[in-house]
Amino acid sequence: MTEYAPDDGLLVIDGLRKEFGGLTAVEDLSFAVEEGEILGFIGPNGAGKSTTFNCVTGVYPPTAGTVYYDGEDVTGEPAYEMVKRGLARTFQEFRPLPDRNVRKNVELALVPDRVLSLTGLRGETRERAVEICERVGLGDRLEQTPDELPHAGLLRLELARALATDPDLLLVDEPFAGLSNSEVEALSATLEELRQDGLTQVVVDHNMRGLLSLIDRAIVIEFGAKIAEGPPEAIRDDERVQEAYLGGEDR
Ligand SMILES: Nc1ncnc2c1ncn2[C@@H]1O[C@H](COP(=O)(O)OP(=O)(O)OP(=O)(O)O)[C@@H](O)[C@H]1O
Repeated sequence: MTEYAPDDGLLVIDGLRKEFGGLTAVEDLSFAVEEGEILGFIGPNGAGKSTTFNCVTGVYPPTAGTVYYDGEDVTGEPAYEMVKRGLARTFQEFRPLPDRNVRKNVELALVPDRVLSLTGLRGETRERAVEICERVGLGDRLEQTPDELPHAGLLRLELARALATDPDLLLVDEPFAGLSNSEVEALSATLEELRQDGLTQVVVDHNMRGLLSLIDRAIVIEFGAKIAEGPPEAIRDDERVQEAYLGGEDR
């Protein structure tokens, strides 16, 4: 059943279904990401969050359903096409190049055809990498190698790498895992600044720690289906959400 029109949001997911053999990981999931918002995409472990975004970012073709980006049907488009269209994501398990410094790691993530066509302008590539590092709070760590960064710094480097593709929409995967409360606050402030600069964001997480003060709205899924959608306070008080997390003391 069609619930959304192609231009109901920057990203629109309509009737998405993904099966792996006999297992249905995502079932008839529909939602829209509005331009300029920070949307929380929340669900317990195994709820289907990664599968949803793997279907959106071109890792897997969906079994059924439609994905629209910027008004166009992009269902099943490969990952590099989605990046070209302006969709980027961070990965929880990322591996920066260990023998390159922070600036170089970001330089190497800059859109390749742009870098190649600007070989005469290497200074510009460097400048752009430095600018991105500054945006994510790594301006004073440009010459450090990844192993010299604290965990929170590595997360910021992953954010910088994703920003290097110049996205309009960024999917941020569990950004607060392993961070202290003050680091969560500092990273939230960075994400909020990026939003002020026009970057729409979907923050994916299995718990709500740190999210409620950052997000405008949340979608909560369980067993591959949407169980709640709304502003953070309503989500927190929603009975189905509380049931889904029953016993989950990490809410
Ligand atoms: N490539 C795959 N092949 C088979 N089953 C898969 C595959 N990827 C995910 N699944 C299954 O699909 C379901 C949803 O998993 P998914 O990783 O999307 O959940 P999640 O919400 O991202 O969980 P987490 O918070 O633990 O990352 C799970 O039952 C998982 O075992």
